[in-house]
Amino acid sequence: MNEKKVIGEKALEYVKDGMVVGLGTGSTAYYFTSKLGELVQQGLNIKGVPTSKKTETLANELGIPLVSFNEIEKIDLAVDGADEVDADLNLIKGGGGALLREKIIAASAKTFIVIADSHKNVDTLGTFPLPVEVVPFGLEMTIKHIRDLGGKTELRQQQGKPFLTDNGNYILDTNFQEIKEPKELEKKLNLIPGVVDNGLFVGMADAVITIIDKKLVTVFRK
Ligand SMILES: O=C(CO)[C@H](O)[C@H](O)COP(=O)(O)O
Repeated sequence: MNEKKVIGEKALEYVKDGMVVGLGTGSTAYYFTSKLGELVQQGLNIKGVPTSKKTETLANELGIPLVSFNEIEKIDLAVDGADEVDADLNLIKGGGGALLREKIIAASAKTFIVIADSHKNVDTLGTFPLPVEVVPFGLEMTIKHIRDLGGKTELRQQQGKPFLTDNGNYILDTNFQEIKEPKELEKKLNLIPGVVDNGLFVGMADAVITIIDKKLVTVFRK
């Protein structure tokens, strides 16, 4: 079974005519957006808000009408992938480097649905290195502050150069081992000058569509 495709397409059930829809980034979100494009061609009337330049390009190719985030008052539904999901539906995101726009859009959505294949389900967050978006200025000092919190940082690279986010920032992939208190860590990281945001999404997901014991399930936040 192509889990990402099955899960991504399942999320289409939440899309209704007239909605403004946040379009996630990554290989699972790709299937959601692709199917959404098909439905738009068949007459579905929605507007998309992409979480990255990559998704914006995809949406344009598929003919999905986009709206500027600054011109709308609300997003009805956001659908996005995740790198890790715990039992409380807390997430690590940002494997694709789009965590900042993803978090802004998820936080503005009335409903935030996560689409995550079975490999993403964990007891405790932290095996996947936490992406932390930082401004290039003062990088070494920012790294020092993050290390003081117990994180081992690695500057994400692309083709031999630091990876640049859509916002012109760097990503520090940061290993904290087990993240027992994700909300605390999310806050502490974001208090460091130089940190723009981090990939912990705590208490944000309304539901996660995933595969458990080979069955497609939708788990709602308690
Ligand atoms: O947070 C993300 C991008 O910044 C993605 O949603 C996350 O990395 C999951 O990606 P995929 O669906 O390809 O496994």
